[in-house]
Amino acid sequence: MLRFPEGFLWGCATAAYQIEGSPLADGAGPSIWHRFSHTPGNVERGDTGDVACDHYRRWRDDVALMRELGLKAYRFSVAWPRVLPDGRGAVNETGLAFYHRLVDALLEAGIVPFITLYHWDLPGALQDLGGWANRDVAGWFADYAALLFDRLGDRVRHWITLNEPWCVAHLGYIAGVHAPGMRDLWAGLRAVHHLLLAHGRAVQAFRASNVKKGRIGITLNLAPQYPASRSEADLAAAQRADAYHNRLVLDPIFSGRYPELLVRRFNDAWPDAPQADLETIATPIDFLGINYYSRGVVAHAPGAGFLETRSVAQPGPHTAMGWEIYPEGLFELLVRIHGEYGGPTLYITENGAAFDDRLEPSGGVHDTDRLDYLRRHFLQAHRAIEAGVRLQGYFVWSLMDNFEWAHGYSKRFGIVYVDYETQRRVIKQSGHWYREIIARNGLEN
Ligand SMILES: N#[N+]C[C@@H]1[C@@H](O)[C@H](O)[C@@H](O)[C@@H]2O[C@H]12
Repeated sequence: MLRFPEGFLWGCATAAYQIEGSPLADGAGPSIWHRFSHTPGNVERGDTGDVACDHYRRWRDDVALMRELGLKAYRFSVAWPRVLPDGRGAVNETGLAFYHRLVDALLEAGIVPFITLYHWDLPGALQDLGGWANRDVAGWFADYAALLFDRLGDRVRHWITLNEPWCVAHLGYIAGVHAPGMRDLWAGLRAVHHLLLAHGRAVQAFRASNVKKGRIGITLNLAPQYPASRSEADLAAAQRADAYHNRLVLDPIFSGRYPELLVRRFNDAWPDAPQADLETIATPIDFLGINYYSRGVVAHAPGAGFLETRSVAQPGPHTAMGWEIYPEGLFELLVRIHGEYGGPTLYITENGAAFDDRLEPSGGVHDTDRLDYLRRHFLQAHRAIEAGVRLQGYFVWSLMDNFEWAHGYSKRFGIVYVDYETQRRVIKQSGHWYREIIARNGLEN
């Protein structure tokens, strides 16, 4: 039996727009994902977050489900436009009351709440002012964060400023496949800088707040990048991919500077980054959240986009997202972060997989592929802890099947199955297995 450290926080993660539904209820304002999903052609099958998992109304039963699973912690996000419908200014007390109730219910169930301040649902009113491409957003975000620290900080000790700033900027402003659906490298690079600046401003607001014994961090999607061959060209391509996918956010947060390789490569498109900004971005944090799903394998591709790299498909196996299942990448990533970025306290804030789950006539969901995926990644996490990595918790993505962004409801990541017709929840085989892992705080190797 491989045991995890005493007090290891086993949990699940979700995000507001993906599970809550009722996006405009009780005075909430529209987010950029409400607008994006309601724009034809953006989301598979025209799916939207209008109902999702109806968590805004079913939250009490969902907390009971978390208690049944024996979760030690639960990571969720606050919908900024539910609390500040215009993104700034007047507070929507009814919207805020939803999160008060949820936090109280989690604490009553003995579940540690981890709040993500921003999980992609920017108030539409702020997008109308340029969104993350407008430098003023850093101040608006810091004010929003300060409001939540003040209102929920007496009961919530663990805070995450941003979820995956790289995805927000790259997918939303450069690739255009996520909200707000822009394809503008200049805006995208400024969005990266303003996201990180907003993170730093929020950390400073946290330090100035009255949150007692609180801890704050950020969640980054990180994927180790491997060369497709040992050729000099592919090795250099992997370095470029690592700089863009990983070091673009890691280096400013931990070292107060952007990778020189990128500054040179993007040349005139690179945003101004005054030293004062970089110092704010590097305001010390208490932990780093890592979202790990898979790795990248890249080759040199002359003239292919701004990185001149191409992804090289691997034999697999793969998840329903087409992502290679590569558990060793988690170990390699954790040990690298530990060694290169000062041995920070780490949480896996997301790890999980989509598979084509079926609700059997018997009423069960035998998702043995997801169970095996999780088991192999838990083993790598344990291996990293044995190697000295200060990993203190693991949040499975996700608690329940939910709105998978541009894929709509076609991809199921949950350890709990959601029948969207009836909103019935069914704990999958992986969920029953995870409950045992949590109870024993370990697994068989
Ligand atoms: N795709 N995918 C699954 C999962 C997504 O559902 C989360 O919202 C993101 O934080 C991260 O991308 C990971």
